[in-house]
Amino acid sequence: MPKQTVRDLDVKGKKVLVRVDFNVPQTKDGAVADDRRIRSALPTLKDVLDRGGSLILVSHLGRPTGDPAADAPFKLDTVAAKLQELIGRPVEKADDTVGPSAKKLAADLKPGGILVLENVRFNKGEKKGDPAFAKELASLADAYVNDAFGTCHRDEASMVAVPEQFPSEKRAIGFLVEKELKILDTLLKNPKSPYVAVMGGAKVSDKILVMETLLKSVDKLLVGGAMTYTFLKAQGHGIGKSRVEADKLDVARNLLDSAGGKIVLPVDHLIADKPEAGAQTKVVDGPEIPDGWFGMDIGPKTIALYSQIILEAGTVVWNGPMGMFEVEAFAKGTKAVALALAESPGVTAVGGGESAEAVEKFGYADKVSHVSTGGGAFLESLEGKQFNSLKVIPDR
Ligand SMILES: Nc1ncnc2c1ncn2[C@@H]1O[C@H](COP(=O)(O)OP(=O)(O)OP(=O)(O)O)[C@@H](O)[C@H]1O
Ligand SMILES: O=C(O)[C@H](O)COP(=O)(O)O
Repeated sequence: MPKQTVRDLDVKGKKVLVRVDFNVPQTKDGAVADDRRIRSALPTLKDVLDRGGSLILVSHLGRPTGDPAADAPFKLDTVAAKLQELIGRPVEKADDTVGPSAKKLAADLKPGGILVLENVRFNKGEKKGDPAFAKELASLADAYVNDAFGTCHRDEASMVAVPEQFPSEKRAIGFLVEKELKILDTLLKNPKSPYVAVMGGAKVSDKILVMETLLKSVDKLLVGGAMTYTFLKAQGHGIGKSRVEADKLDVARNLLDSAGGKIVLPVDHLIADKPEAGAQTKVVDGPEIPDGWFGMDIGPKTIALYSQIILEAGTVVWNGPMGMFEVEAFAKGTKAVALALAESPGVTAVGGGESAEAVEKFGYADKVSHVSTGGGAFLESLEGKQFNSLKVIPDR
């Protein structure tokens, strides 16, 4: 059932509390390193403003510990400044979330105004889902919108207890969440075959559940990245010094056994004498990594094989890089998979922080059907989980 969206809300002259996910990567000096999550929220924000409403924006940034000195880099000032630049209107920033600064600025907010509250995780009540904290936060606004797809798998106050404070006709999802749910619906319920999943990244352990679930619906699951070596070791092959999860060999074996031949492992590898730039590299055919060497990327034959499968797919979902793509010498596989998705005529979705970053970095973000703003939220959605943050938003 489609959810009530921001377009169903009467926002004229109203203060709309929008929960956004502005948990963006930062540079060492605290600047916004990647503004994709902020840009992705703009359609919802502009809609409220264009229809005569004002915005009270709530987000977390990082995982604050409660120590004010250590948490200072998680203040939302640079994020608010970036939003002001992107939206082209003045943005005010409160020094707290529900304290005197937030209350005064929220009370004075005029139609067309934008207020960013301080990092919601600076409040103990947020993680605990505390109803008293939620009540205070909700009291600042007239309506609630969840446009924080990346946080939808969390039961924190601003995601669940806050919307519960509003009458059901005043709760909605934003356009970003609507778009993310639509593509997930296609992936989960209506994928055009052949349906291909591409799984990479560091750990099998992060992806077990999603792989188990995907194996029920995909035709092929292509494996890359460091997790390859856990699978190869589980099959009894030598993996040299490659990154491996030695305690997940049984899990990997069980996945291979239950996959009915759907799991495809790399047929060759780019290996290196050290896992860093400037390393000596070579390509090895077959599943054995020589002693003392590190498997760093899929090899050219695997690139050709995976690209072919992706180009012939009706639907592709990709999570996790094919190698240590941050180092240029180990980026070929990830780049080739990104290109294949961009050129595939099917529905192509990329989820997960690192793979999304790779698609952006290589310039293919506009050529795939969807780049999710979710990491954990995207994976858990693919696992078929139903989130409380969405259960509290009524169907239309
Ligand atoms: N062969 C390899 N050896 C060592 N590290 C690798 C290898 N392949 C990939 N990696 C590393 O794995 C990391 C990405 O793994 P991760 O599981 O976090 O990916 P992701 O699921 O796309 O990202 P996220 O968890 O942020 O959504 C990258 O930093 C990459 O360098
Ligand atoms: O980046 C994310 O996945 C979301 O913003 C959620 O952040 P969290 O993992 O710290 O809850």
